[in-house]
Amino acid sequence: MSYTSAPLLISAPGKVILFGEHAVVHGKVNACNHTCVRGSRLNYHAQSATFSMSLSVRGIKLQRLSSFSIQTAIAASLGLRSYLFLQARDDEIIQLTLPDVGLDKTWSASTLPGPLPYVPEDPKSKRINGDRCCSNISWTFGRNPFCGPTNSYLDGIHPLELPSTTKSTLETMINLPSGSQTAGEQAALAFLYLYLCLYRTTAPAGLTICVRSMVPVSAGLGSSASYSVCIATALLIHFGHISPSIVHDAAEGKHTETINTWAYKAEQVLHGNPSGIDNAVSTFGGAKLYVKGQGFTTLSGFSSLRFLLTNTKVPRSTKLLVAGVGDKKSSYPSIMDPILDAIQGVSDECKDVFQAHEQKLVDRKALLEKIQDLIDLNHWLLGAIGVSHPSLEKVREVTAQFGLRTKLTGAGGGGCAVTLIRDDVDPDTVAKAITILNSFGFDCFETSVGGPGIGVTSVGAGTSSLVTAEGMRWATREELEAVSGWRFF
Ligand SMILES: Nc1ncnc2c1ncn2[C@@H]1O[C@H](COP(=O)(O)OP(=O)(O)OP(=O)(O)O)[C@@H](O)[C@H]1O
Ligand SMILES: C[C@@](O)(CCO)CC(=O)[O-]
Repeated sequence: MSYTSAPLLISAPGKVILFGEHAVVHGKVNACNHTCVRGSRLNYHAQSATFSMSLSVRGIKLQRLSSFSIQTAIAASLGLRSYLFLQARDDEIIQLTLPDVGLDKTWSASTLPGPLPYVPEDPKSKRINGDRCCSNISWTFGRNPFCGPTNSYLDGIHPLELPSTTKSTLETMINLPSGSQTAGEQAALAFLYLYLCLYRTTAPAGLTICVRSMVPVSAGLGSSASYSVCIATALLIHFGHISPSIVHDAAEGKHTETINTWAYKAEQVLHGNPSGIDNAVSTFGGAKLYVKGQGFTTLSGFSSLRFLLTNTKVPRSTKLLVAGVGDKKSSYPSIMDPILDAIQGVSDECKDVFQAHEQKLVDRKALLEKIQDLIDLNHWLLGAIGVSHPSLEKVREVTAQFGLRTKLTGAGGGGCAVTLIRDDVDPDTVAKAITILNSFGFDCFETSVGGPGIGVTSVGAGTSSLVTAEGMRWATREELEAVSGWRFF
């Protein structure tokens, strides 16, 4: 039986990070926030946004145990989206077409390694070593227990820690030369990983998927997250973990958490060590304050801001940039930690000024002036941790000539910069800045933020050119953006 007899279109937005990128990856939330060792005391230092714990026995202070820093990022969904076409097949062919990253592959489901096995809730079996996890379970493709979203195998285990046999089979299937994966190969690996996790015999093994993205790839605008959210949603629906009735049924909105969890797994394949902010914003939409491991809260007011986004088109890899910052943090903690804490200071100031504005303690002009200052401060701090690039400094220089403030957004190292357009900036000024930025080969677009997250619609009249995967491959941006009938969660 097919859970998706009619083709579906799924879409998810990119994101723009205003403050806190990179720092958010390294934030730690105190797991024993409220339940500390008996006789211990937990203090929160608002100034430094750190927690420290001291242990007293009979009134004598013994020891400061640890310090935990919270790192908040502030981000919002973008108007640009990725779009996925999904159709179940009668045969066992898995067809994955990803025109934006030059990948067009088919596999026979019967050549895949078995689905990732269910591992019982035994802490000893929750080893990071995947081989150990599977050692005493025999399984064959199509006859395993269901590996559902609550599968303990997946909790706390990084997807790249797959059983070595599974991993090498997947790598052979995608023709992965070790160490040098192309964008398409990475995307295929993330897809096959989710396929193996979500596979269920009650749905057809075969499917056709084509993903198109209006989010520039590898530019800091969350293309990988919007791709991950789309493939997670498609496979959850295809294998019946989520009913395709979400196309019509508002009650199915509860599935966004599940989608977000699986999108994060795909992001881990693509990024190594993501904070989870990109997939959260792409899944849920809107404007968010996000703390790794804690989730997010809504930041009202952010969506009313206007931005100019400039894509320097300098290629870079989020995975490498995040790993580079991690290495520096390990080598020079006494230098890096204060910088990351200062970035938290920027996010705190941003949150406070929005709150003050909401309570009418600060007018809009003062709000925007403060945001401008914070943009400069955050960019300098990101420069200090080594993720700026001459192209990004050029964007700052050009926009500064017009009194505008700019910072890098996302992972940096090239990619995109975000410029705040204050209410008093006239369109002519923006147009002049864009002309100069274009002369350096940069792409610019004005955008609003904070729109909806994941959306699903069935393919039918009104989307005629997209009824096939082939149609999807060639659909224009206008055609994709004109698709109607979306149900957003
Ligand atoms: N439309 C797409 N089709 C297939 N794969 C995609 C698509 N968009 C992104 N990807 C995958 O995501 C990777 C890009 O991720 P990367 O994190 O470098 O950039 P980003 O997500 O655009 O930027 P950032 O993480 O800084 O916001 C690509 O190499 C590819 O594997
Ligand atoms: C650089 C980073 O902070 C943002 C990438 O869009 C990485 C992450 O949070 O996963």
